[in-house]
Amino acid sequence: MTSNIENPINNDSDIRGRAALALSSLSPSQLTFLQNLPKAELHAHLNGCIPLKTIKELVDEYVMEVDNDASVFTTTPSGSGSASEPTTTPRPPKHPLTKTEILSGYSLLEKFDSELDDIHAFFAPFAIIYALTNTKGRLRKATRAVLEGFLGSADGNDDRDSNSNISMTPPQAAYLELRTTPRTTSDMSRLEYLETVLDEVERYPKDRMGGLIVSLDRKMTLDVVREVVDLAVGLKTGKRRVIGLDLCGDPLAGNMYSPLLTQCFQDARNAGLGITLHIAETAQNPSPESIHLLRAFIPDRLGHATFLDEEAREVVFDGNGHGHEEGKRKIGVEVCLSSNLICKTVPTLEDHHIRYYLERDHPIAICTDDTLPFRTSLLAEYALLLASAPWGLGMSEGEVERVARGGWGMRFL
Ligand SMILES: CNc1ncnc2c1ncn2[C@@H]1O[C@H](COP(=O)(O)O)[C@@H](O)[C@H]1O
Repeated sequence: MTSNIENPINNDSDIRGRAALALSSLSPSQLTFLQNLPKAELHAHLNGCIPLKTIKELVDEYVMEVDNDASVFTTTPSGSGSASEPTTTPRPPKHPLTKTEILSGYSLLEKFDSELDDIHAFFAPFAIIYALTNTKGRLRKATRAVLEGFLGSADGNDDRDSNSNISMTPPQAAYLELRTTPRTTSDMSRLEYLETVLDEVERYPKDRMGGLIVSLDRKMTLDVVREVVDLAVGLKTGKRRVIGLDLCGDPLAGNMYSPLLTQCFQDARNAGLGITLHIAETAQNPSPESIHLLRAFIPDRLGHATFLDEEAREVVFDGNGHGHEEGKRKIGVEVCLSSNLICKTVPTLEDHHIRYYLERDHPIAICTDDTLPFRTSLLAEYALLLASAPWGLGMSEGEVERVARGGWGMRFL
């Protein structure tokens, strides 16, 4: 069943499926409670959270560029980018997808209707989104839209009721940590990609926009991993708002046992970056790999953590020594309900591992993951906690508040 309701927080994003049903089942007072609850969004991927309306604008810009540029389907010559880019680095084409491909890709994104065969099907649409965010201008625009979608405008001048001066569009999140994977494109080196995103991030005060988490894709070569970690550390040292390192991408890709990868995570940690890992996202992720990630990469937080076995869960509950001064500290779990349901890594909300962590009062953060493909919002994810069965878990307001407080305590600040 598909329902399509208007998001009371952000009219640009349409919310569908279970999250929409949970949201629309709430009473006005429950909705107000959720809106006013200080919520921290800690697991949101930039390119997965671009509002559909912005995607449409980017498609229009892309198509116009293709129409106006006779050389658009040629590869940009090597080394034509910034001075920081080695001249031998091959640059991808300026317009990697044809007009037809972009337009049909857009119509797929537009029609996307909460049905995926499995999690692997989820990664395909990023080829379209990545083509749209491959210039500084389009990336800047996408980043701004994502930040405004979660936090409202940087200057806090959102629509206000003229009598009460109360904001008509309270932000989704009171606090955000956004993550993204830096890419080399025809227009940007990885450094320029990160600088473009950071310019937008730093328009917000730090108590609202905590900072950027730099993502490593499991498919990256070790050379690229090293480059990205060095960039993240260098930017942090240079007082840019980089606060963490993430491991993401297709959950079954890559070799996680490389000593160089371990070294990179240690270097990031030593430089003061928080560590978060997508871990045990599918039933096929081997248990020894999860244990290795927990012990060698010393994460502060975990994304999904759906299929951890008992040994791994013990590390998560006991901590792995990452809170050096205070001794061991529990490893908080970033929970993305709609994402897991739509990717079918969890069969039903009732079977979701959130229950396991809730029963043990373990810190969790409710997060959206990718608002665009999962057609959700942070408010809607919280609605899945508060709404009564069959749409939600039927938690009390006190319990939901406790969860939000736990997530707040997991910030990389
Ligand atoms: C379903 N859950 C998930 N599991 C693993 N990786 C995910 C993900 N959702 C998103 N990404 C990762 O984030 C990238 C898009 O944002 P950025 O280009 O980084 O901004 C995707 O290409 C994928 O690598």
